[in-house]
Amino acid sequence: MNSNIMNFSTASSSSLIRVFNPSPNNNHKLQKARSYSSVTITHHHHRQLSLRSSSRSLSYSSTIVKAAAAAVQTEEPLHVMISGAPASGKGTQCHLITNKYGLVHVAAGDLLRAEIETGSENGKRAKEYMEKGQLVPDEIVVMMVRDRLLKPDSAENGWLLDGYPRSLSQATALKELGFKPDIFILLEVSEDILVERVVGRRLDPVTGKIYHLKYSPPETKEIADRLTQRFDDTEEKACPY
Ligand SMILES: Nc1ncnc2c1ncn2[C@@H]1O[C@H](COP(=O)(O)OP(=O)(O)O)[C@@H](O)[C@H]1O
Repeated sequence: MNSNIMNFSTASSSSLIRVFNPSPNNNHKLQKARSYSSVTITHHHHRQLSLRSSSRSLSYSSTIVKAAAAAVQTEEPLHVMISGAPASGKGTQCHLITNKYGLVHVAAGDLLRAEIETGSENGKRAKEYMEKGQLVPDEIVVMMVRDRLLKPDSAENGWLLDGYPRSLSQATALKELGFKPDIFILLEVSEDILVERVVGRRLDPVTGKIYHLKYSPPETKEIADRLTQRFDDTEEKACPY
């Protein structure tokens, strides 16, 4: 496994890492039950490496981090894009990757919500689309993301861009503005697992901790009794089409 990654590290240009059913480091039950034990790294020259884990206990998080480290062995700040369906584990992976590499987490949805808070014209327009669950037009989103990536913290430390691009035109626009990721991470989780994760997910409103009724149950009855479900954690959200 490591030797495959090291071979791959000799390639210097950008890469796509597809991770199947990523699981948080500490969720062994979920991992054992769900892992496909497969990570595919696709180099952009169409050279493809399939990394298979012999050990089921291998953590996908560390796989991503190792692959990222190996793919970009340079002193330059790391630029990463990540994409994944709701409940694909994106939040967990973003947290691990930004902590490990000191990257600035730039989430398009967060930028838009912050813009709405300012009460600006762009924010008002964006809100109309977001309330309908539609993509906000490129002329608002592209410049917002560009401005954020140009800020000193992300320019100096590198960035993890989350929720962008969501269309070919967004990808092209950012590329034309001179922003190119070193790595694009795509978290792929099968539909039945997404549905199971979303439907069993619960929130502790007191601590903010997320539980899963089957895979990560609450520690005490007191916590169990106060758990709530997010209004949009439904089967439709996991698989809208
Ligand atoms: N890259 C983007 N382009 C256009 N609209 C976006 C983009 N990212 C987020 N949005 C808008 O913000 C909303 C919330 O996005 P986000 O916070 O990523 O949550 P979700 O995962 O529920 O889509 C989206 O439904 C969409 O309206």
